[in-house]
Amino acid sequence: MEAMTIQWFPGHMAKAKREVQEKLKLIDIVFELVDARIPLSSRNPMIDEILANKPRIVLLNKADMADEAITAQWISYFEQQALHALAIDSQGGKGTKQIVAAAKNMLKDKFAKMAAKGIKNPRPMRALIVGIPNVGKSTLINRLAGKHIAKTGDKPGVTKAQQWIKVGKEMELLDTPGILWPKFEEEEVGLKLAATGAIKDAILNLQDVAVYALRFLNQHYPDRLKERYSLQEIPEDIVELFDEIGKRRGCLMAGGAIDYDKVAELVLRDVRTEKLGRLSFEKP
Ligand SMILES: Nc1nc2c(ncn2[C@@H]2O[C@H](COP(=O)(O)OP(=O)(O)OP(=O)(O)O)[C@@H](O)[C@H]2O)c(=O)[nH]1
Repeated sequence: MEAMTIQWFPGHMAKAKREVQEKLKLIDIVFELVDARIPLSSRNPMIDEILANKPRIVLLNKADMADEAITAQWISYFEQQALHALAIDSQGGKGTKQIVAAAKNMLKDKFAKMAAKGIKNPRPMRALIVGIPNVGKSTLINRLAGKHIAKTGDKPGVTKAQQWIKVGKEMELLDTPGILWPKFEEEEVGLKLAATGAIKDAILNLQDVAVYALRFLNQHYPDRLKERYSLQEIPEDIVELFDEIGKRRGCLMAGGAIDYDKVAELVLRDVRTEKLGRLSFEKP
């Protein structure tokens, strides 16, 4: 929904962790949602500890906005760490159909054991989506629920009312995802979260984020930068680059001086709306 508005104090983090761990008791499998453009920066730093040994699939969401070749590298990266990973676009739906099948495959031993014990009609698999704010948890829940957003009602014996959403016949999803905090320690992580729109513009200085984005583009996608802003050459000096973009796009203050905040806004809007193409800000 709205980019990161939650204030993460130690008490809130402990509470978020506790809430996710409570939910873990109810489910068979976790879908860890990350942003395909920044798969590491958009992960919760304590995720392994929080999820412990719960079966898990990493879902690289917003893959429609990420560089496809780099996303493929990330899938291998996670697989090497014995984590099954899928690239998905929750908004458009691409890749989301594979989720149930992947979960079923991961849980086949558990359900085979249940069948061996004589349970004829095994219950549906139960799943939980977790991820940092704005990563697409609600969008994925709606996507998986499809038209059948029929809730299955409370389960007896569960203290807090938990609603389950049916995903076909074989899976049920907790309707409230687990919201976890992002990494705060490294400045670059914050800049990446801001550049992709995961955290509110008010939190970091807009010009700092735009400087980061422009330097990144200059280094990794210089041709797109030139093309988008009709630049013959990319000035080495970042202020000059702001000036060039500002002049070409009419980001001027009264009197004609360059309006750097406007340039920053324009660049970030372009980055976040794919005007500069599909961008991956991290490589494995
Ligand atoms: N392009 C693209 N946009 C997506 C995708 N998934 C979600 N979005 C967009 O990302 C934004 C955040 O999505 P939400 O589903 O609200 O994210 P959330 O994780 O539930 O957010 P919180 O409620 O803050 O925890 C929305 O503008 C979505 O439309 C995706 O796969 N591709």
